[in-house]
Amino acid sequence: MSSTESSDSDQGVTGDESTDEAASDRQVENAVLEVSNLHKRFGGIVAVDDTSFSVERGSITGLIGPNGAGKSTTFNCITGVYQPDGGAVTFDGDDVTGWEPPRIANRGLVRTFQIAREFPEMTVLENMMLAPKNQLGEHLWRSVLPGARSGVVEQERELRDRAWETLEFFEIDHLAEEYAMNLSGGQRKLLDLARALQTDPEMLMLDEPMAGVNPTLEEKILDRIHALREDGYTFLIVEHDMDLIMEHCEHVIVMHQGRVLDEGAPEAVQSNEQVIEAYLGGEVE
Ligand SMILES: Nc1ncnc2c1ncn2[C@@H]1O[C@H](COP(=O)(O)OP(=O)(O)OP(=O)(O)O)[C@@H](O)[C@H]1O
Repeated sequence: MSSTESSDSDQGVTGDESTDEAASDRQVENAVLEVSNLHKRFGGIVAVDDTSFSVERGSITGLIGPNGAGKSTTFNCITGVYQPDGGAVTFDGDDVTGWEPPRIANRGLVRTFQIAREFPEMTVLENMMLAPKNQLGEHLWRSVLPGARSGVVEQERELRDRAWETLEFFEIDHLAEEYAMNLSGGQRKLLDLARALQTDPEMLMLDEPMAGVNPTLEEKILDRIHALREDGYTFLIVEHDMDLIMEHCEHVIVMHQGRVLDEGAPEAVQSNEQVIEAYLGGEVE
């Protein structure tokens, strides 16, 4: 089956051009994230080559591809870690191309990392308390001006309540007073997700959320992702475990050599010969 056929079976890809052109022509009525002609090179290496795709609001979308396909670079360009050399990223109607990572996170597009980035020498609860945006924080003037600290105290109480609620949601509240460095790999991933949620995101981009996670915790993480999706959150997930992506994502984007090779429903993408070849290391015609 050609890539065009597989894409057509999903959502309205038109024309007989395969790969990038077909992928970028996909019409997504309710896109929350739009990546248009994204380009990023490192010296002579073109890591992301004129890549375009959209992520539908409220979906769980998977981004897959063999090693070196350009997935992480794409993630980094979207979230402001790298400045793209060309193209545009639109999030929820705003052109966020080139924004600094904190600004993008404040806008509601939050990512987690392949290796969780919690503060190891702080407790789980302290890590949670640091995550939210727009905190009033402690300032010397707040302690001398009458009533100035009351807002801080009130906000701190709200943050703490919210942190507990989120820890309960991820079933790691029993670890609240544990130092983050003592958590298992899977528990760290849960904390990472919990921290991301503390920032009030609209969309979460997860970089290999299941790497190093045991099957029991994997099930819990997936269960929480689906529950959050039911609540209206959007997910874009990079994951090496193809079976997992195919089972849990409704839309899958496949990158190869910096480009979108195919995208569509999991069943269609899975049976695309070009995708199979790319994974087996063959040249894609
Ligand atoms: N900081 C960098 N400097 C130079 N080259 C880079 C850099 N980051 C990525 N690359 C190159 O860009 C290409 C795409 O890499 P990228 O990490 O985005 O792929 P990936 O699909 O995430 O791969 P993997 O699944 O192995 O993590 C590769 O050829 C890689 O060597």
